[in-house]
Amino acid sequence: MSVVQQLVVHRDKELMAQAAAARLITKIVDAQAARGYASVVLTGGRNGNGLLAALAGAPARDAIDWSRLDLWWGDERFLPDGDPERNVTQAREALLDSVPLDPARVHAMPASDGPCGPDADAAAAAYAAELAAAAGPEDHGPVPVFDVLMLGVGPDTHVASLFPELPAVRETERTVVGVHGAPKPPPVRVSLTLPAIRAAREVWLLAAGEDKAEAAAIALSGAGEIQAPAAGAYGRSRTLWLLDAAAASRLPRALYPPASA
Ligand SMILES: O=C1O[C@H](COP(=O)(O)O)[C@@H](O)[C@H](O)[C@H]1O
Repeated sequence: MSVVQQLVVHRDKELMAQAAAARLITKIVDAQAARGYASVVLTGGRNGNGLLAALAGAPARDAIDWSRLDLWWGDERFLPDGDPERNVTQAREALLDSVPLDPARVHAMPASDGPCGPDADAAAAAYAAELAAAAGPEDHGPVPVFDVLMLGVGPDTHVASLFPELPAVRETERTVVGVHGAPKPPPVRVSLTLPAIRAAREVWLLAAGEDKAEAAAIALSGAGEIQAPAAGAYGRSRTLWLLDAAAASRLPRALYPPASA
């Protein structure tokens, strides 16, 4: 399958976060106008949290009907509820605690001290069941067709908690899996799989900073998804890479020509 990956390169990571937040507001408002609600999958990590903080500071955030927004997560660090390293804890701090969301529409992944107990595989199965219950006949699959699914790209090309060469990135059936032995702490995580990610209408990959330059160059140069999971993340209608100039600095010239002198 040939995937068209669109690129937008911003001057720096602050501008990237603000522009991505503005883009997200528009997407949510448009989806709510068209269907009455919107669904977004959040990412953890520096760039994802930067976007949420920018959204929190954007006056246009009030254009969103927060009570008609479903939030899901692409992955979670499998830690106790409220742990500062959990992606949901960081998202709450950056944005969620300051907007009038419907708590029933905030679908955090289970914590390691939650009802599933300290078993990441059971937590993954529970989240898969929650996704399946939310999917309607119009979704034609085991997960809702998310309006936007965001993914921070790690310096090793990981997205969500799909790390190069680990079993999770090879998963073709399940929508959510437990991840064991992640090279980035914590080692135990829960993650959407590539098939679940690909159910989204739009997938946005966020990469800012010099430490993401190599990963962006590899993933955008035709690498395989097992070696470079970011290369396997694409949406049904659109796959958008949002970068800053530092993260774009090693892209092939054909993709991102240097500014002419
Ligand atoms: O651990 C994680 O890392 C990735 C990338 O994070 P970054 O700080 O390098 O931008 C993130 O996308 C993922 O959600 C998170 O669990």
